Amino acid sequence: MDTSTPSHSLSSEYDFIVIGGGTAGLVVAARLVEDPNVQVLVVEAGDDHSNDPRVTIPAMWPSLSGSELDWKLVSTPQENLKGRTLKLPQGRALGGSSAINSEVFIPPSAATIDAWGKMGNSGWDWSTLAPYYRKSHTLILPDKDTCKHLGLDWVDRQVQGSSGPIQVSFVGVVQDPLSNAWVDTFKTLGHNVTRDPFSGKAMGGYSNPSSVDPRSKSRSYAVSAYIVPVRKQSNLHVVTNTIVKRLVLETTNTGVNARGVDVIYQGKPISVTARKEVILAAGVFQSPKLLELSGIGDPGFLNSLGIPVVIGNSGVGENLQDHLMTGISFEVKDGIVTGDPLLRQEQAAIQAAMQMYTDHKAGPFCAGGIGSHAFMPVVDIPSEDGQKAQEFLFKKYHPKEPHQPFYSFIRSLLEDPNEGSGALLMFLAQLNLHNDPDAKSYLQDLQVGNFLSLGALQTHSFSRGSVHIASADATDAPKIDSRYLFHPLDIEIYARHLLFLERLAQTQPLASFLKPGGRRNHPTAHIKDLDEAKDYIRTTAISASHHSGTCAMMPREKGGVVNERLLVHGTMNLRVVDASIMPLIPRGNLQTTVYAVAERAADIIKTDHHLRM
Ligand SMILES: Cc1cc2nc3c(=O)[nH]c(=O)nc-3n(C[C@H](O)[C@H](O)[C@H](O)COP(=O)(O)OP(=O)(O)OC[C@H]3O[C@@H](n4cnc5c(N)ncnc54)[C@H](O)[C@@H]3O)c2cc1C
Repeated sequence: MDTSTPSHSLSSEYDFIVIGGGTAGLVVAARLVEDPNVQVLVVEAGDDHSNDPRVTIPAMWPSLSGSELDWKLVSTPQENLKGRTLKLPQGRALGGSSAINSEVFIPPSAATIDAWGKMGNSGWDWSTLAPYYRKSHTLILPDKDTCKHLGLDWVDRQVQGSSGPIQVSFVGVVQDPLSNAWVDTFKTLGHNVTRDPFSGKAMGGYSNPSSVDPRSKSRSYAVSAYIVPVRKQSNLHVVTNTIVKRLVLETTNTGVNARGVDVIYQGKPISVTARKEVILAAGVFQSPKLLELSGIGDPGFLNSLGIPVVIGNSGVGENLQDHLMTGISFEVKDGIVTGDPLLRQEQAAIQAAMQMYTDHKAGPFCAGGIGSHAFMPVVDIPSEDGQKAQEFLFKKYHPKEPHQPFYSFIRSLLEDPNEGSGALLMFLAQLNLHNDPDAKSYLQDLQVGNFLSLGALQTHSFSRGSVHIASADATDAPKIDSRYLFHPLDIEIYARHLLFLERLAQTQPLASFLKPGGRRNHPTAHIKDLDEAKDYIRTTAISASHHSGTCAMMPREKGGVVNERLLVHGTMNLRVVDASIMPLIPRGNLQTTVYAVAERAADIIKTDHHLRM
């Protein structure tokens, strides 16, 4: 895509240059061009796939990881995952990761966002960010029968968005008994959802929404929601297949001035000037990469690569956080319909599903990834024995620096039974999470039969990883060491959530759908105790693709990279607005928070430049 300018060529100057036409970048660009007096350039490395059915059809997301829409980044071998190298998908397309994600639309807890403020970010807490969650989306409820089937009596219109660009709906249907069984099973366990998750205070199991437009039954994402409505405006110029190689920085008496960017445009290197600001939205791995390539980072490290230091800040690329994810696939009883034939790419199933989708906008292609979700504490923690066990673990594994600054926040979240440390989910097909580095995607090596998968994620880990450039060459992939499970408390907590999946599978009514003695996804997927749970996690867990934190919003002396106005410390006009600014990872999936932060970033920038709001 190349919008706006008749000549289709880049101008030499714009007011704002947004690096990365991904989730956050497109939100900020679309909001800035609401002021007709500013000229905005968005530079995106990937292509425009907004007419690609793999992007628009909600159920096709598994085919995108590992495709040309993915940067295909990998972790270093992970010591605590038996030396495995994990694939870390990131969208390389207009819309970024919002073009390839699995559309789950889940808010964080208020306590996590309040913790951002307590980490030194004045003006950031749940009360100030919550309006931006609402601003970014519109929730559309299904008909009465479907609402009843999915147990949607918790929906609170006051906390949900009603006029925002991202269209949000529930993908469960009355024909599918399992989504109803999920809700009822949590009721059996006394863990049904306590209130609307968008209140920031919910716990328990519920039917979660997805970023799927219920009218067109298509993915609602940064392109369709934010850019399509403004793409013809003459003050917006979006270029795709164009890579930013470096920021052009100038040191002045009052701080570092971001003058523009060096890009490769149509195969040629050129520089473009920003009259007001450069806005980094290249994502959690590439925003810190561009800072380091441009001389903002740890001085010793930059010197070792021959990069002149512009601003010394050893926090750049540190504080990497993610959610690990694993699960167990259980064979279902004969006659229960699941998505397995589609995942196995059986031609008859694909043709039938495609026909239902194109003719009636119905059937399995309408559903995104996950429609059944739960926020849970470690279930035995509220008991007296559980309390003792938790206290013992906290004493035994009290962390040493550098984890100390986050420890008390995370510990307080874990100790609060209204917060929890685990997210559980149900996926109506088998999941092949035993992904060796050569495996293509979730679609490889799937077995015959029909399954449902129960998954568990650890929401707040004590471990922190890092991402740094591998060389001064902008085309080299960064070196990503997620350091999963580096802190020993993490596996203790995560194993308890995984073990709970076995109990969930034995609880009615979910249990009645599973084949007694049925197959599972892996010979070791029968978890009887904590040791087996730990081993299974180390063997199978993969990234949930929720990376965050590598340009953290925090004071510089605490390891921060941007301040509370999202300006890179030491600069006057260089901001970061994407998932990398989150100092503490949200407990759920990330996209709601990326949209909310970007909406707020746009307001901050407009205020600072006196633009039309
Ligand atoms: C496979 C997958 C599944 C996910 N599932 C979910 C889910 O179901 N629910 C949920 O809430 N979250 C999910 N997420 C997470 C969520 O989508 C991301 O956290 C979020 O989209 C990140 O937004 P961002 O703006 O930080 O980065 P991105 O959206 O990734 O945007 C960064 C953009 O910058 C571009 N770029 C990078 N470097 C350069 C350069 N040098 N020059 C020009 N352009 C550049 C990239 O191509 C990309 O378009 C998933 C993520 C992935 C990858």
